[in-house]
Amino acid sequence: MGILEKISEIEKEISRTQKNKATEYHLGLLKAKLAKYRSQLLEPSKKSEKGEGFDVLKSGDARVALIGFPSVGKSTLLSTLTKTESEAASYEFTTLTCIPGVIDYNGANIQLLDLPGIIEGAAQGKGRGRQVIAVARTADLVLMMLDATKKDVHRDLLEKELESVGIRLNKQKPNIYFKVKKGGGLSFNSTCPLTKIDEKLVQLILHEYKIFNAEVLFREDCTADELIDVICANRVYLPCLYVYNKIDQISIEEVDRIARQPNSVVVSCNMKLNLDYLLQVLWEYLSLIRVYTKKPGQPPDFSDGLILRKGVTVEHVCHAIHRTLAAQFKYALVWGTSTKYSPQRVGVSHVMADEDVIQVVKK
Ligand SMILES: Nc1nc2c(ncn2[C@@H]2O[C@H](COP(=O)(O)OP(=O)(O)OP(=O)(O)O)[C@@H](O)[C@H]2O)c(=O)[nH]1
Ligand SMILES: [K+]
Ligand SMILES: [Mg+2]
Repeated sequence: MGILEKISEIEKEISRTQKNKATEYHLGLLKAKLAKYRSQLLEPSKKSEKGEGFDVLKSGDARVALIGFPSVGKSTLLSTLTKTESEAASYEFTTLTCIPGVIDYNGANIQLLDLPGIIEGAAQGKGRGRQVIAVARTADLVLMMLDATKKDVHRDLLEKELESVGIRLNKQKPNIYFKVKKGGGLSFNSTCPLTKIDEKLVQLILHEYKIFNAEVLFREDCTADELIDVICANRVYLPCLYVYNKIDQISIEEVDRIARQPNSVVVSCNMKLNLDYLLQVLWEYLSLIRVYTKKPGQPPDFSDGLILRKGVTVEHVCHAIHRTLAAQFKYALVWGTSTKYSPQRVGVSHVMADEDVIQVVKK
């Protein structure tokens, strides 16, 4: 039996099996098997499957992958937001390779990747699904484009495709400490009550991966699926923005309903509607911030900000300015929303905010 057949057998068995206390272990085991076969399927196999036209170099401050069904308007968006032209047409699979463009926003270069449309079964290699998904894994954000005139199921279908290959959208990594050991059996602990899993099921799942000695510490009430994600260790956790295009074709009530869904933005690429707002949200979801530098006695240099990620400290800023600066650091003055007073004297561990101004004072 091939891997694909094995997978479909297990999927069938899972859907046949009633979910209750008595079948909990059986289901957990099936899920572990399923995850194992899926990762086998994804391992690079034949050279021909690598896919020409997908090896685009990463560049700029962040990378965004355009994922969606055929003809939702991905190429139209790329051609509208960047200087690059990507052919758009009314027939499906107009785009067959990865086409990079650059969005210039707030002084940052955001690499936007136009990709072929994907369909149900993409993860199993339908169309150019596998290559597209491989590119999505390398992105900082998935921009999932949907056709606002089509049914909501498209979003679920695409999510399932990405989910099945280990891409987790808008989810945090499960808070489970997991370490394989050389001996000593299973050491199992938790810092909170567990309602979805117990030691026996953890052990069963680990055995499925031929792991007999390990330290497992649950720091939150996780599910068997989340434990499997941690064991597999090859999952990627990406922010995802759902962009509903072609709102010029639907009623205002429908536009309003869609716009209220979580993580969603409505646009019309053809009519250039709401694209400014899309860029604003994109910036927010990429967690990018600008930090401006200032020399003593001079105004801040607003023409050339540093593009950094949310959560960066003064130390990161020093490294971004010059690699030797951190070693000469005495203190810094910061103006902006990250401080109580402006300016405020801060140390290397101070966390910066968007549009802060910093002046570094050397020893
Ligand atoms: N009504 C309307 N049509 C649009 C809009 N944006 C794009 N289209 C049309 O949708 C069709 C498909 O656009 P593409 O940009 O080729 O779509 P795609 O997602 O890149 O398609 P593939 O590369 O085949 O996957 C074209 O006929 C576009 O003119 C929009 O905002 N409103
Ligand atoms: K098209
Ligand atoms: Mg296209």
